[in-house]
Amino acid sequence: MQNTITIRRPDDMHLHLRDGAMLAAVLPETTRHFARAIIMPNLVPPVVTLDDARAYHGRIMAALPAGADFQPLMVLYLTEGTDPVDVAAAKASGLVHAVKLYPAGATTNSHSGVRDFDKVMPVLEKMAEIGLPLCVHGEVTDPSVDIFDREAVFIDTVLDPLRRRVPGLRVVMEHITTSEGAAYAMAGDETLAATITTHHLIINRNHILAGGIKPHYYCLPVAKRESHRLALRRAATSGHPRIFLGTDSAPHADHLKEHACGCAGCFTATNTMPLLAHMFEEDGALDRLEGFTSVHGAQFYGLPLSDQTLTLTKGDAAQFPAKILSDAGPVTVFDPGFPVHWHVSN
Ligand SMILES: NC(=O)N[C@@H](CC(=O)O)C(=O)O
Repeated sequence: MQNTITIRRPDDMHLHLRDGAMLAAVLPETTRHFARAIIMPNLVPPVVTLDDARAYHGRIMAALPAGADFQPLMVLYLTEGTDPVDVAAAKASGLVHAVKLYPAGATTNSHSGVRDFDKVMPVLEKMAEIGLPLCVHGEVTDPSVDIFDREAVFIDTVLDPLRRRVPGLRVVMEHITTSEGAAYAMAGDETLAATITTHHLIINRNHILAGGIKPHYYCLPVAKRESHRLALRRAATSGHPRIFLGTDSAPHADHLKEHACGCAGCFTATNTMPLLAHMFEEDGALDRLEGFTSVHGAQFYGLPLSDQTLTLTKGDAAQFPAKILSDAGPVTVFDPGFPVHWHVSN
């Protein structure tokens, strides 16, 4: 039995760091284990322009814990007013690595997102030309579509037509949650990739709804039925070169989660790596963990692989903090609901 594994230092290709007090509290949870992260731009107001990204990058660098070696990979938030010239300058700056598409109304702070795709065609065409990836929140927002069907409907009615309309556009399907999402991503060509979160590999919709509502398991896209979770597990452990980790670690203060209209998001930065080692071991795929966490994402984004390492060892049951404290309030750390014996040892 394998009790230790050393992998290249991982990258988190979908991370919410927020700003201000929350940024200061959650950033060390990521920099402890990860070399780089794709930083989601859904702040209030959102990170829309290169200037916004530069300013946010500066705030992240200023909040880094002493001695941390961490590179934030900045992302622009696509609006109907986004300027293709600014997007090209953003790519040329070396600071910005993607543009994020939020269908307006799909999730936390998405109201500035896209309603009319015709308006963003010039930006998408420019991105295809310069090779800048589009990260996609893949859910339709039509209230008549059942929330559990919104990802599958998005693939058929928005994503696939969009990819045909803008050939060559590099697309990352963010936080896929369905067997349809996994199948579409895995059948795609080299322009298509997908991220999978830690929590969607662990929970299904029963975890949220059976035996009382568990707000800390509520996130978007919402976890689906068990067959979908198993499809995601197979995709993550398959070794597919364009399926990689994006934790979507999304901190919200507890009082906003435990609320009559609770915020969507699971906070997994703290324990993602031990949880992934647990799952990959369970699925007989420890040898594929490094690809998922540290290789495939970097390759898709055209980044050098990290030359640092992370070692995980198996031992006594790990004790994760139940909460991270911040001046914006406590944030509950994702509870997998089972004992985890893997620890990050360096
Ligand atoms: N995943 C979530 O449930 N929430 C994210 C937004 C997102 O990625 O959908 C957030 O910013 O809180």
